[in-house]
Amino acid sequence: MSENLYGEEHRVEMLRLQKMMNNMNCGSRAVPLTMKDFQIQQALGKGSYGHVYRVRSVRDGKDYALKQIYMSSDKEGIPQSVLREITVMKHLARKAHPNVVGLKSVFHQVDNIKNVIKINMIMEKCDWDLFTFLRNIPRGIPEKQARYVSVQIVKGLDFLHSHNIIHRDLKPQNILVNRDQTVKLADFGLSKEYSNTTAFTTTVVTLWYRPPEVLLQSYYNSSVDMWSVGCIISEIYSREPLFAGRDEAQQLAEIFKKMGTPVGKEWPSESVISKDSFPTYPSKPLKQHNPYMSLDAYDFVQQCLRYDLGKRLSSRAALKHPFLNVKTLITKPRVLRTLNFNK
Ligand SMILES: Nc1ncnc2c1ncn2[C@@H]1O[C@H](COP(=O)(O)OP(=O)(O)OP(=O)(O)O)[C@@H](O)[C@H]1O
Ligand SMILES: [Mg+2]
Repeated sequence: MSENLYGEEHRVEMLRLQKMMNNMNCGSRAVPLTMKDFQIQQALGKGSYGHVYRVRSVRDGKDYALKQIYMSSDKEGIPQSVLREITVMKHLARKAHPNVVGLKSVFHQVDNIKNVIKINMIMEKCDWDLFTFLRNIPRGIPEKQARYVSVQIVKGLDFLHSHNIIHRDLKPQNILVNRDQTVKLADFGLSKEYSNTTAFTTTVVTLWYRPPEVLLQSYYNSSVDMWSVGCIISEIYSREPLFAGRDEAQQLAEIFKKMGTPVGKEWPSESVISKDSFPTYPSKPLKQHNPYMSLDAYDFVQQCLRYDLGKRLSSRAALKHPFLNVKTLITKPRVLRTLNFNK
């Protein structure tokens, strides 16, 4: 399917989308939902294609998050990333997981005068995203809480990976946190179903959380998400990004300066960029870049940040690492009642 759809191809695509969404009232088999069933309360966030709002259902009085995606129905066609997000969420909605944001319904509105199609996704509403949370908590995160948040991120990811889905855009803004400290992965806009034998070459992960194999335009697999997890867990402790490059070359330089320039086979063989383009930096202990982590956390993050994809921790193996050992997480950390900040 092409990125932009015109004429007959566009019409067929619209019918396909319509059919898909008419069938998409997750959980409830009753009368399909429309915008009349919701009152918009407050803006929660702005995405690449639309907006996210807190809405109240007039049917059950509960609050939900509404993600509205606007698309021109004649000029631009339907962006592939939007179709992908709906398909993935629809697939996952049937197999709810506590650490993946739930989807209640998807429906659309067509404005034939403005030639606009609006896709409405009704999701469970969370209190904050991890980016907002980390920048608003008054001091560093306690060890128990850091582990509790981290284990949920990895559990959500392991669920996605076990369903052959790579998230590919894991970052604090796409991880949602609730007052009771439950954590949910959101925004599958760039995720894609994959098979274990397939490798992709499209560059999609947000820069700071992007692994070297993607920046070097080499093959990658689900371990792309575990690199992002390593960066995010470091940020949970320090409340600042571990590698914050302004562009791709600078992002690679930031990684190599801290983790050492890849040696030998660590440099991806398919990479179009030569190793000689970068100085040879020695690897330094993570502690020098982030002094706030526990010993277990250092070891865990170090294993997420391996250049060799085969040696990088998988989501399944990560759950067995002492950092995420369930025995240390039996007591649920205190509920964040006192925190009161908006986005
Ligand atoms: N279910 C939700 N509950 C609370 N807030 C949410 C929810 N979903 C999204 N948000 C907020 O809205 C923001 C944007 O949502 P989302 O990431 O889904 O949009 P997006 O178009 O994919 O953005 P981008 O592509 O730029 O990452 C999130 O970072 C978060 O702050
Ligand atoms: Mg997002």
